[in-house]
Amino acid sequence: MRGLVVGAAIIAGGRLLAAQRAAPPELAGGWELPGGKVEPGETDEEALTRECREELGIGVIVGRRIGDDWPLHNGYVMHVWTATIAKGEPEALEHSDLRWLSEAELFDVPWLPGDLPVLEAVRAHLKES
Ligand SMILES: Nc1nc2c([nH]c(=O)n2[C@H]2C[C@H](O)[C@@H](COP(=O)(O)OP(=O)(O)OP(=O)(O)O)O2)c(=O)[nH]1
Repeated sequence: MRGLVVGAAIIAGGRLLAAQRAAPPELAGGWELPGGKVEPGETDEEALTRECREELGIGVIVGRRIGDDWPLHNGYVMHVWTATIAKGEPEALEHSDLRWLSEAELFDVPWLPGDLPVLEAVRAHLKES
């Protein structure tokens, strides 16, 4: 089975939370959706809430799935879900930096290549929010 990664499109006030990877060296500096690998026995929602707690120190409410299986560079596929913050303020506990991007700023950061089509789909959700 291919590995599964979950990504959170955390939206607040019409902006999307983007996170800059600190590691590994070949990905460091690239921007991504908070998230990570789904562990055996976990649902997408459980993995997303765990990763948001570990990486950002926040509690989230998982919302709607965006798109289907998004292929990534490493043979993994990513499931993307909208999320809203239920508790706390995001802190870069494992990332180098965080930014809240408006729709106009969405492509101002160098996203990991696999995220570019995802961002096009996220854009529609930003418009609605
Ligand atoms: N979280 C996340 N990972 C992404 C995105 N886009 C993308 O290509 N990836 C890739 C980067 C990594 O190779 C992989 C996610 O692995 P990860 O290192 O974040 O997973 P993890 O937190 O579970 O960490 P680890 O236990 O493997 O160290 O998916 C994205 O938007 N969000």
